[in-house]
Amino acid sequence: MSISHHPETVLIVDFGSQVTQLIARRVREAGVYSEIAPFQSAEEAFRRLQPKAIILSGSPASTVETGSPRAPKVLFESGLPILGICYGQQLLCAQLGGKVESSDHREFGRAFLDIEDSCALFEGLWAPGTRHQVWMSHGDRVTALPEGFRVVGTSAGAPFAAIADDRRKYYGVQFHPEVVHTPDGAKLIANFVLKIAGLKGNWTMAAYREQAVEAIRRQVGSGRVICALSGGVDSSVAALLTHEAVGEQLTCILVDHGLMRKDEAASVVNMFREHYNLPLILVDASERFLQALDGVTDPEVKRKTIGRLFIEVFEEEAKKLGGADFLVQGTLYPDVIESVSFTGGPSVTIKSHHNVGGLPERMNMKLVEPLRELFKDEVRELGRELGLPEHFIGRHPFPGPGLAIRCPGVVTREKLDILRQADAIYLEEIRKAGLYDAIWQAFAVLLPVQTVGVMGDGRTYEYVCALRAVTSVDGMTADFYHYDMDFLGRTATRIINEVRGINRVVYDITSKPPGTIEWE
Ligand SMILES: Nc1ncnc2c1ncn2[C@@H]1O[C@H](COP(=O)(O)OP(=O)(O)OP(=O)(O)O)[C@@H](O)[C@H]1O
Ligand SMILES: O=c1[nH]c(=O)c2[nH+]cn([C@@H]3O[C@H](COP(=O)(O)O)[C@@H](O)[C@H]3O)c2[nH]1
Ligand SMILES: NC(=O)CC[C@H](N)C(=O)O
Ligand SMILES: [Mg+2]
Repeated sequence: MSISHHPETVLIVDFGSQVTQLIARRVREAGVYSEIAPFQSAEEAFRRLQPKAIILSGSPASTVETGSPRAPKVLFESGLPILGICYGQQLLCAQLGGKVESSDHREFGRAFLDIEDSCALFEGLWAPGTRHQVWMSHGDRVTALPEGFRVVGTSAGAPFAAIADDRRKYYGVQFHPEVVHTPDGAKLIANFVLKIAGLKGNWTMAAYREQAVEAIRRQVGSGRVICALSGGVDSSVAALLTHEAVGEQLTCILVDHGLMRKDEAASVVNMFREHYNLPLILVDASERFLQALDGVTDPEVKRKTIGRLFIEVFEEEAKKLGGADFLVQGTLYPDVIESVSFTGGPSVTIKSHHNVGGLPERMNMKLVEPLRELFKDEVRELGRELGLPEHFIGRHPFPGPGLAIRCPGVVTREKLDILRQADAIYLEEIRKAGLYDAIWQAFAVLLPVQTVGVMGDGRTYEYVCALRAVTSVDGMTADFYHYDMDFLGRTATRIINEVRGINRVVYDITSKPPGTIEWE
């Protein structure tokens, strides 16, 4: 769903980079509204949005290959400032008369940029003669510049690592200013939109709220709406926005799929009925979900089964309400990028988040997803804007497929009960130690492995429980949380002593990448 027209929009043309959304995010952080359009529909988006500046993203494609994507001509005829990033820079050169070649000097990860000349992009940031850390990920490189361009920065693998045509306000960088590993990258993007494009930078989350509410009203009209409400931050914010937009037309539905944590369904219902005046229906569908998952071990099959059942339940409930035309979900950008290729193009599917790639192909209701372009921390900011209490905003995320994806292998009631107890103890210990807010997400996983132990002089042969805790900003990348060993020891002892069925506890020290946060 796209937000209403904004007077100062930056159009980001996506060529399939995994980090395109980070560009949008950096532009938003600079106080400027932006929208992403896949390259195939960039021309249409350009006409619709009437942007004030354009950014061309990176891509897994190579400009030297025939048939690789190009930016539509109208962008170059528009007279607007353009920033090309990585593939975007290579495109500027390929399409404006320069040259790009595949090279042996590939650069992946940390690299250093030597500033050769002053440039509006670097203003107040990088002076000529200085060297700065940037993040690179490329095999091709520019070898000849189009007319009007000059080199302003070089790196070991890229003699044209930063280029500028000041007259046309065209700029290109081989590195990625949108990722945090280019420490000054956000400021560089701010320079492009504020100083070079001359935009005001007065766009805020309050404005997003207004635009989102307006967009929901336009989309929904006088239709009936149901909201899939999990009690997580995302769907709660989506529900409140929708309620603000269409009031009485909205009914929220919480599905207890039998894969919730301990006491979760009841506490969510209490919270919403106490704190908010939102009509909420709790549906107990645990029998149905667990039956459908019987014997299923493949993670993608689990996700798709759950996604399909969610929709079936929503459709049935909608029917009981006399029909609904729209389904609101708290889908975020990371759900989208990991599930499906944003461009319909070449970025790969990591896992099917139940609410995106896990959705059935045919659905009666149209989706309303007001948070689809945002990252978790931005949703939290929006939640504050909507007056959600801080303890609520700080809740760790919990995936829609719930404990099913924390039970690798077959999911049974018995295993779920064991996992629920271990998870509750783990989170209780985290809270007691005052660590909850320092950790982005923490949970227990019940492994489909039994090991031998000795308890009370007897032999045991029981499950292994893995503990996971990560720090992250947006869930896209994460590091494992560095507990002290006493904490881990204490928690493991409690779990083994108190939970029948677990006789061994391990701690997961994998970051993302290469791991994902969840185990399935
Ligand atoms: N048990 C559930 N009942 C109804 N809807 C659900 C349930 N679980 C998930 N959903 C829907 O799926 C969406 C995606 O789930 P997800 O876990 O990403 O978001 P969330 O639960 O709202 O927030 P959080 O990420 O903080 O847990 C939710 O926003 C919600 O619309
Ligand atoms: O609603 C959801 N439906 C899903 O299918 C799903 N899969 C993962 N997650 C959550 O997304 C974040 C990133 O998880 P991964 O690193 O495992 O992909 C983490 O916060 C995960 O808990 C999901 N949320
Ligand atoms: N990250 C990118 O945009 C890479 C562009 C191109 N595929 C290259 O390897 O150079
Ligand atoms: Mg959730």
